[in-house]
Amino acid sequence: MNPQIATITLNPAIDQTASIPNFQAGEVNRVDWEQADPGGKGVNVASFLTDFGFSVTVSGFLGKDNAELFQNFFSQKGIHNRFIPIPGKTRVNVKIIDPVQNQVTDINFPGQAPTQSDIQDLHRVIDELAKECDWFVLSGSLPAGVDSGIYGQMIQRLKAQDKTVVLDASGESFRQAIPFAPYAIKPNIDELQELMGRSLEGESAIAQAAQELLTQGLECVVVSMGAKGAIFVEPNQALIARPPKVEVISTVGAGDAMVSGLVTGKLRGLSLPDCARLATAFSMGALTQVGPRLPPTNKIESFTHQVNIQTL
Ligand SMILES: Nc1ncnc2c1ncn2[C@@H]1O[C@H](COP(=O)(O)OP(=O)(O)OP(=O)(O)O)[C@@H](O)[C@H]1O
Ligand SMILES: O=P(O)(O)OC[C@@]1(O)O[C@H](CO)[C@@H](O)[C@@H]1O
Repeated sequence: MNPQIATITLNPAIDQTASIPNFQAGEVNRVDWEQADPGGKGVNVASFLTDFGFSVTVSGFLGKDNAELFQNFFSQKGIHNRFIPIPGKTRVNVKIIDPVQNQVTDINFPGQAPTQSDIQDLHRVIDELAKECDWFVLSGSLPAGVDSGIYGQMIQRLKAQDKTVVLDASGESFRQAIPFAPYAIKPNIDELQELMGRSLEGESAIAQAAQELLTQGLECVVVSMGAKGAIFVEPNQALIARPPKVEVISTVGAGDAMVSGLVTGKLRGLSLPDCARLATAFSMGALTQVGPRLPPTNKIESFTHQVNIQTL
């Protein structure tokens, strides 16, 4: 099958997970076990979609000095690698998982800066990918020195070629991209509050904020809220998808899994409630593992029946 989905990760990361029971900030902590995985939001999305049977191409910037972990991962999984190699190392983000206090602490580094010429190369690669891919997922933070307008520029270029763009970003680059109206966005609640410049208390305030964004031309807004679930809003409907209680191993990548499930649902032509079920089931799958891997497809399908959908 030809690739039809591309994910773009400008700032990938090696996720260095350390399991520290009863982690205490400001104290000496001993690591119980550790694991290193290729990560960064778009890499995770590509991996989840591949686990579900899609053919996916990845691009963005990858430091040459520690690219091996990514290269091995992509070739093992059959992910098409169109990352642009840049000098130096891809950042290593530290994820401290604490099975006693049931919390995850993220330490995310700024990332390796690409040059202007690397950025031009990336635009060229994306134009090439647009010849074979219909869906583009643009995800994650920008590395040092990259202009906050870059996501907006990419969306404009891709939409001019009739591509469907899903954006999962935060901060200034996210804010500047909204007027270019990507097809869908998936902020978490903190990212949405930052974007709207106000605090959003309660489900109807969140749905209302999402509706406001739709008036700018977006077609689907998904707001993830951790264990409380996620609110899915389209022009004529709004709903909340609540996950059942699950045993959480790591929350890292739960949002990326939700993006992957949403893309899958849309590509399958599912209704919004069924997309919400599938997106939540993908997240539940991601929560049960460390690293961007999904359990088998039949397990994901069975999770969909445990998701509670309520119209707002
Ligand atoms: N503790 C939890 N229990 C049950 N479901 C959860 C939990 N945490 C996350 N989820 C599910 O995963 C979805 C996405 O999680 P979350 O809101 O944490 O995304 P995020 O902040 O974008 O995460 P990340 O940036 O790490 O990918 C939630 O909407 C929910 O369905
Ligand atoms: O610093 P960013 O780009 O916002 O987020 C990076 C990151 O936390 O996102 C993924 C989980 O969503 C991890 O694989 C990765 O470390």
